Amino acid sequence: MCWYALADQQKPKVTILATGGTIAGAAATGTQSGYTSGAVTIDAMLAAVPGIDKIATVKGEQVANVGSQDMSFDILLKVAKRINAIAPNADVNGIVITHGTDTMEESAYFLNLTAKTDKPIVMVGSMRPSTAVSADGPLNLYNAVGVAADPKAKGRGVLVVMNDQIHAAHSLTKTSTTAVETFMSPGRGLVGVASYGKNDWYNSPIWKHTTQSEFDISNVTQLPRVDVIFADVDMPGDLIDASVAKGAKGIVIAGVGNGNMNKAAVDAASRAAKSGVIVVRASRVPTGLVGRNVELDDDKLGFIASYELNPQKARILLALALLKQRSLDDIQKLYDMY
Ligand SMILES: NC(=O)C[C@H](N)C(=O)O
Repeated sequence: MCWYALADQQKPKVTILATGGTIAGAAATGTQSGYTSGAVTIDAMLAAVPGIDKIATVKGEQVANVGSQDMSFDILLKVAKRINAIAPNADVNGIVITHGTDTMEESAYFLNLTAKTDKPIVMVGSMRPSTAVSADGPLNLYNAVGVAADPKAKGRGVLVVMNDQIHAAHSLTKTSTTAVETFMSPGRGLVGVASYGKNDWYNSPIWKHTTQSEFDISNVTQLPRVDVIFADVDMPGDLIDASVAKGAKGIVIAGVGNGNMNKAAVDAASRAAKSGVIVVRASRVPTGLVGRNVELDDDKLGFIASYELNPQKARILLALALLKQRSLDDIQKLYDMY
């Protein structure tokens, strides 16, 4: 199908929910590396993308305007609720969310578990601010709208479109602090590629998401506290004690290797587990999975293995899981399914 031949009434309708990020960032000149995130509105961003109105009828809503380092559960709950409110409307064929890249992966994963629609939901950001020479935001936004308008994007959960690539929320991770090709999906590969509004599809995510997800945030206003603690050489176990003392209901260890940690940390984590805090072992290593009972005896220690989820996504799943009472077995099963 040639997108450019679409008459107005045939054009897919895409709503953009804008939250900020570098894609909405601005600097005083086109060649400086310092800039302010979340400084440009969605209307100004759309005005910088020539031809976007040829592939879809696009409407923008400003939900927030923050750098994604300041993304919060408050804003994410607002975005998820807004998606769930507008997705059933006949004049919404797809939804795009503009977002900073720093925490894009966990926000994508959160929305993947809490949005209740089969319609395409596509997140997009940029690595260069809107004022930069060769800003990457306008083409990323064009491609994101092209994916959100594509019926083949339906039912694949939340997707992230950056640098011509289509990633699944479960698998993508940020790998470079500054490069435009920062996102990769190391374990599972790309869902597809996007090129000037046309897409090639390779894969569908195998994990439960959106309409099959059991997580319902319609009445949720706050998430339980879950902390991520980074494991390294000679780490002090009292970091874990401090997290418990501060009221964490769950702790994710960004473990060494296969989700491991030194004896001081294992002792503190098993104390935490005995007191009812849920301890999940993830890994600070970017590829491979954390298996159950491999180097540590999870059955005996009362720990959960994160399998393929990195620490930041393991935290999102645990925070949602802890919205209701569940057994350790049931929580472990969630890491298998989601
Ligand atoms: N490239 C970016 O978007 C980085 C920015 N700090 C953000 O996440 O909002």
